Amino acid sequence: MLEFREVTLRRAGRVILDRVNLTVSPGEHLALTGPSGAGKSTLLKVALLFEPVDAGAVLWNGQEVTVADLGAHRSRFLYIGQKPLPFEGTAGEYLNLPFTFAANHALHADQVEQDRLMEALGLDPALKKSPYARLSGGEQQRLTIIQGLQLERSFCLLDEITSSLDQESMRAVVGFFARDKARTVLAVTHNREWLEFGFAEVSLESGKLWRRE
Ligand SMILES: Nc1ncnc2c1ncn2[C@@H]1O[C@H](COP(=O)(O)OP(=O)(O)OP(=O)(O)O)[C@@H](O)[C@H]1O
Repeated sequence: MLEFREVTLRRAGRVILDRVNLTVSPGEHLALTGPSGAGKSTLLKVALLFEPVDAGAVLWNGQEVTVADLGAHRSRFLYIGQKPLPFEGTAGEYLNLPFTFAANHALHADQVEQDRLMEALGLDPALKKSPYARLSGGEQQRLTIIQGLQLERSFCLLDEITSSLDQESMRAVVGFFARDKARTVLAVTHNREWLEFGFAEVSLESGKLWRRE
């Protein structure tokens, strides 16, 4: 269980987060909405302790997360941003990339699972042979989502991951996460589709966080 407790964050003389309280329980699906510049992405960075806070704390299962817990804490989360990084190689090599990192040495790529995820997100598995750089922004974005999903981290922090997708692809992605009851999801979005798929709305405005029931 992730908790933001009385989190206050000021930057450049402005209060971005003003005594924000939020608890995200296992299996919950939350859409974090709010105007541009409200601090939504910043809140995700705070969850991972990439942004230091001026007051308050981030807790995991009731315990404050400290710098000493950083590695273990960050390994609980799958973070996906809205812009895939450049990559030279095929789409298949891009999907296998995380398994080349020492941190994931205990994990192995499962080609059958990769194909299943590609089909679920509206991608033809034959795309794996294509050079990644030649794919569309929307295809690269969905491959980035699949790349992360393979790591089997159960808490997803998603930052506007559907912003470059057309309606059909976006519905495939949102529907996938909505059906996935094993994962906990906190998704920053400007897109009301997440709410239509059953995500509960938490909204950030003028530093204050509201949970809409
Ligand atoms: N390190 C920093 N120094 C100065 N200002 C910062 C810093 N980090 C964030 N900000 C400011 O905090 C505000 C919140 O930014 P953030 O990216 O979290 O907003 P957002 O709600 O995710 O916006 P969008 O919907 O446009 O992506 C912005 O005005 C940003 O410029």
